[in-house]
Amino acid sequence: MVIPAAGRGVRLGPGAPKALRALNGTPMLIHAVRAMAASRAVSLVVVVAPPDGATEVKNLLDAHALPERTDYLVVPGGETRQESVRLGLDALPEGITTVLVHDAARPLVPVDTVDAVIEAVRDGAVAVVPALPVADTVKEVEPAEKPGDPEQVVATPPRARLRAVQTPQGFDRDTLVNAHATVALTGEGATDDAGMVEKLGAPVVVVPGHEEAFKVTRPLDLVLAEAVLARRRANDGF
Ligand SMILES: Nc1ccn([C@@H]2O[C@H](COP(=O)(O)OP(=O)(O)OP(=O)(O)O)[C@@H](O)[C@H]2O)c(=O)n1
Ligand SMILES: C[C@](O)(CO)[C@H](O)COP(=O)(O)O
Repeated sequence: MVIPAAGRGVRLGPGAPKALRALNGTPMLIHAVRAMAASRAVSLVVVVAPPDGATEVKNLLDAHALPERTDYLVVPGGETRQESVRLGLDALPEGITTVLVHDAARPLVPVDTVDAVIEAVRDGAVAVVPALPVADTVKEVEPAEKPGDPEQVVATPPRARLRAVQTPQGFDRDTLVNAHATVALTGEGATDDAGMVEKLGAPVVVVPGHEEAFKVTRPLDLVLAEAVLARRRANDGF
């Protein structure tokens, strides 16, 4: 599996690269790697590190306990998430046929969600995303021409048909590699890996996501993540 962890975390505010920032004293990346390694089906984790931070990330992984059955590799990432994922895919050894891609920024995904994605790929889907119904009404807008100008609403998609998509996303390896190669040639992008596969015209299947698989993006998300960890610790105590 591939964990893109090379982002800066601009929306989180100034500080270390997002994946290296601490949640309850442990780097977010370590939480994310442990969340993936909790699945018995995950045997190799390729961590895509900030371009100037591969050695630091390797040292971090060496210093934290991971299950013995899980190997890991660290490779430097790129300018965009898409490029970082492609660099991670390039590092996968021969023989792996199912690939998961998981944001380091989603450190708290439960193992049941990881296993549901893997099972759906093993059952024959070429691309699988965990997703949740959206709580807000979502509007499509015409972006403002200059900052401060009002945006014009152009449409309100029916909410019952919308899903908020999470990671890990699961793929048949050849399909995902082909999608990244093809989309890179066109210069187009997608904000998630399933979006790349959709551009090939291949089907993408949805399995239930989990509210604890949220992405740490803005400062309030750090507060929520630490609250989730505190609740887990309290529950473990009983
Ligand atoms: N060049 C990049 C950009 C993002 N990511 C990774 O992609 C995941 C999802 O990205 P996001 O949450 O947007 O992280 P950042 O790009 O760090 O956030 P921001 O846009 O606020 O800077 C994260 O685990 C991030 O480390 C990556 O590997 N390489
Ligand atoms: C991949 C993703 O987490 C699915 O919701 C999301 O698209 C990443 O977006 P970001 O802009 O890189 O945070």
